[in-house]
Amino acid sequence: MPPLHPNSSPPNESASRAQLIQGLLFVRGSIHTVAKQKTVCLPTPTTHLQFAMATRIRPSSKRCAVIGGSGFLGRHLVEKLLDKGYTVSVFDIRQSYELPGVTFHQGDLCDKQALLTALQDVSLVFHCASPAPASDDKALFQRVNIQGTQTVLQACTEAGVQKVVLTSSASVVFEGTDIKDGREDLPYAKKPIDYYTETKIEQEKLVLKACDKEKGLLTVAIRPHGIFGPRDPQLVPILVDTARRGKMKFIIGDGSNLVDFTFVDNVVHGHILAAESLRPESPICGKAYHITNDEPVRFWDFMADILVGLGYAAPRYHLPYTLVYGLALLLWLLSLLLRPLVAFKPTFTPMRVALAGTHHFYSCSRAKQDMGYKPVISLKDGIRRTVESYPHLRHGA
Ligand SMILES: NC(=O)C1=CN([C@@H]2O[C@H](COP(=O)(O)OP(=O)(O)OC[C@H]3O[C@@H](n4cnc5c(N)ncnc54)[C@H](OP(=O)(O)O)[C@@H]3O)[C@@H](O)[C@H]2O)C=CC1
Ligand SMILES: CC(C)CCC[C@@H](C)[C@H]1CC[C@H]2C3=C(CC[C@]12C)[C@@]1(C)CCC(=O)C[C@@H]1CC3
Repeated sequence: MPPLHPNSSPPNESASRAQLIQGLLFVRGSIHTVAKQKTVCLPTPTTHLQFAMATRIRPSSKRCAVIGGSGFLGRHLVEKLLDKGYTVSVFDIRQSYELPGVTFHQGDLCDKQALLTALQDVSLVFHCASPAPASDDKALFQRVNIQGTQTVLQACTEAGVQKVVLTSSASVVFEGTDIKDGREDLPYAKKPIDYYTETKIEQEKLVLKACDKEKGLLTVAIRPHGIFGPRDPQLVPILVDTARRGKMKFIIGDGSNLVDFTFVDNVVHGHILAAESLRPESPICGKAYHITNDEPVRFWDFMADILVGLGYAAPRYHLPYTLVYGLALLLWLLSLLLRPLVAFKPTFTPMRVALAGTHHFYSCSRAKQDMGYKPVISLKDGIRRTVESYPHLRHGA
């Protein structure tokens, strides 16, 4: 439910606690309490009941910003935050929807002034903006994921933001070889497979390094893997497009490789748990956390479930992994060489082939232990909800 007074400036959590104590002590008259270097005037309660009511109708102390809030994950996160009584500022390069309780700020995250406007009176920032992984624009990835994240951190410091939750990616440790039950202490990929991964590594390092209890900025990174769900712009649409072009007949490798696909609600749950656990004394400060469905699945079974659910045939014929990977590499090089003359984007990029033909699943036991994480939606339910949400992508639609 959207908060009652979305535009008022709320006190922070400790100020709310102070209000409660003062209320219980029957303090009369106007109380002034300092919250985030601001003087907050409280109402004039006379009884416990009146005080309780007064505090209940006051705006929520949960005021946050979601950078990248127009995107797939960002919008799901915004919706959940609203449900939980947060007031949300969305900062994104585009505005894709309108919702009561959400203030939109359209801008580029490399623009500090624009960010500062969106971060006014915000104590918690979720940073989940990134160029699409399918892009091969190296300069864009460097500008947005590296320089842009530096700008976000500077703006957060200047605006007095206290907590930053970054959406990183489990791919930061993926080099194209098998990862089974990978933990967060795996080293970052030395030879990242693409520019997306390369810049997500730098981005995560920047955010975790910025965690500074003395300066009052706490940071944490969430590493989801293979997010899927309603409104996802890449996994299901790319899969269906490939199937419609008759190219989803083949299984790359023997088809036994296990991977993580994570339903978007679980990723959102992990983000909010992280934000709410992030306190100076918490073990999560400055650390990265895998957030998955905790149900590794065969890559090709998952693809088949989505395809069959939407009325397409499941892939059946096997192709050797090394052959397909070699071809994908060749095609990618060709696309680079021919770029000035013809623009073509191969469907089977080296990254996609690597993801389709290797094991890559991660342990989320650190998130379970440190923040009480547990997936809220099972893989089966996630797949059902996803399939139901794409009637327009059904075979024959
Ligand atoms: N989807 C997945 O499977 C996984 C995603 N992640 C991470 O999760 C996060 C969210 O991903 P997802 O929701 O899938 O991606 P989306 O592309 O749907 O969302 C990202 C949003 O950020 C916006 N954006 C891009 N550049 C800028 C910029 N310079 N300034 C402001 N906003 C910008 C995008 O706008 P526009 O669309 O116009 O570019 C988009 O609205 C990303 O950080 C991604 O790396 C991690 C693991 C897995
Ligand atoms: C053409 C087929 C071989 C594959 C079609 C499905 C793919 C588009 C998706 C399967 C695994 C997905 C995935 C990502 C994007 C979409 C897939 C490649 C990410 C690269 C998105 C960003 C990340 O941080 C990691 C993801 C891993 C899984």
